Amino acid sequence: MGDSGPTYLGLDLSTQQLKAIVVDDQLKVLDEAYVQFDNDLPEFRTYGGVINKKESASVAVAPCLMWVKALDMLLDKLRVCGVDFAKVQGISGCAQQHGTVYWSKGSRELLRNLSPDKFLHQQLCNAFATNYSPIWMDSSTSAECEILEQTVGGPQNLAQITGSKAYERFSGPQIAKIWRTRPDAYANTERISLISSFVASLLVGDYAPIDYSDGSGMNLLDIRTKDWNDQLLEASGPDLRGKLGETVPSYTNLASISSYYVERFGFSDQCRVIAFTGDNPASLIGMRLGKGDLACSLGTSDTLFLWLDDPKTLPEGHVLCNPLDKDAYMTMLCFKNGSFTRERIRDSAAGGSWQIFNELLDSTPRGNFGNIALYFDAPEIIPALVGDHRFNKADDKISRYSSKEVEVRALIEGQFIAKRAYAEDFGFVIASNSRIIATGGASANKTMLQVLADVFNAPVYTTEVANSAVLGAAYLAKYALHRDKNNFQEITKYIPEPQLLCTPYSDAESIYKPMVARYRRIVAQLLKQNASS
Ligand SMILES: O=C(CO)[C@@H](O)[C@H](O)CF
Repeated sequence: MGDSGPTYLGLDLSTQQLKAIVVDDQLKVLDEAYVQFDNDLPEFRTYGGVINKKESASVAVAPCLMWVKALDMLLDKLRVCGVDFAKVQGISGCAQQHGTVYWSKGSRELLRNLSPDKFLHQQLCNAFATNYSPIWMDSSTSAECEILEQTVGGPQNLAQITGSKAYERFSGPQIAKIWRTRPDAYANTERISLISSFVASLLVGDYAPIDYSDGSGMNLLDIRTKDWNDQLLEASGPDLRGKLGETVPSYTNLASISSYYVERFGFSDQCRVIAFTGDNPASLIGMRLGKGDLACSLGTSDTLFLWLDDPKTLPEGHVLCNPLDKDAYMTMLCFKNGSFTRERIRDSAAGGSWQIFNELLDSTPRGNFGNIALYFDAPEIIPALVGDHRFNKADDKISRYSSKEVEVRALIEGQFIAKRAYAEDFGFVIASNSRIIATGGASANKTMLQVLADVFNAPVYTTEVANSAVLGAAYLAKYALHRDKNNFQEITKYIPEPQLLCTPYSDAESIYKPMVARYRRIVAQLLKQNASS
């Protein structure tokens, strides 16, 4: 269909920015726009889209009104790009997972009666019981995690029910902390959204439901029944079921877009809003992950995920409901120290230049002369460690490396060796048909991806655009509207296959298989030292 055909809009509210992508009926990218929170909304004084509270490094929040303002700005940017909103047939989206938004009493009426003559943020400035939403980088809820695990008889049982043992960043512990520390705000809360369903609510002009996939990242949802677990709700806050509302499959066709967007931006009143989901489930969609593939998202946080037909209980990592098939699942492993850490070493070793960083990386041999290191700016999720830990070829812990080249390679090899160790723990087997599909900002760096291919001893592919989350959101919009006639493969058949970018060197397995074993020994030793200190 020429340029008169229907289009689909995908949104991604990530940590650092709000992104939009417009695709045509064959899912070809027509337009993209971004609102960078730090640069475009400096009045909110975020760093990387985040505010780390002074009193504690482990508290991480973001101003929800910043996200509201960003939506108006983003749609204005798309309009300036010449996007004809009247052709948008469906909108879906995704967002950073686990963060929670607390709508104050009466806000549903505000959403239902948005005036097209004013900005969203002018009308919603009093819509939130707390103006700062806890986000996934917060790790201040260890006490609440302990309570949730005790409620159901321990971490293994919690993982069996909800897909994960308790994690500080998960929404259940975060909601419980608000209830404990801000009882007034909790009492004044009419609805709690995830950040994904919060954005969908802005577009629908009413409270949008939480989807199964993003809801799996809360330590509250039973991933088999898809319903809230009442024991866990009671342990997280009174009347929580009423505040959370019902859950829906990620491909649910929610409603027509609010008249606010019809009158202010020219959307058709037939434009449908689809449920929003988490950024990682959306990436699984955007990469059209097949069974046997391993997806590696290299962004603010690094994330690995796989498609699963049946749920498993994992000691580490997460099992989520699958966004494309309500009876399937996906596994996910998150590493908090992703691009911020890579940028720190780029700044200290390569003067802030990726070109120099890559030259340094290319100038050292695979295996880095036996050096191996772990770098954690923030408390890492897996393993639960923080700080820099450098080791020489004799496994002696040292405070610094003599050369910048060694430091750069130690960072990248260390991050990828850790990923291989945990991917193998949750069942990934490197076979002849294995593919590593890389996405996220750093997947544009071929020098880094060569190390990824070597460490995993598997070919690395990349998808059409660096950020598959926002692409997956756009695919979800079309899939949701046409799934009754076509399956996902049919709907996405026009999309080019992921491109092969790097293949491993023949000596890679002989170098990195032993380094994975060394990594496990080093981490066990560091965790043991932590436990005894
Ligand atoms: O915490 C995470 C997933 O569990 C991260 O990938 C966030 O979704 C990043 F926004």
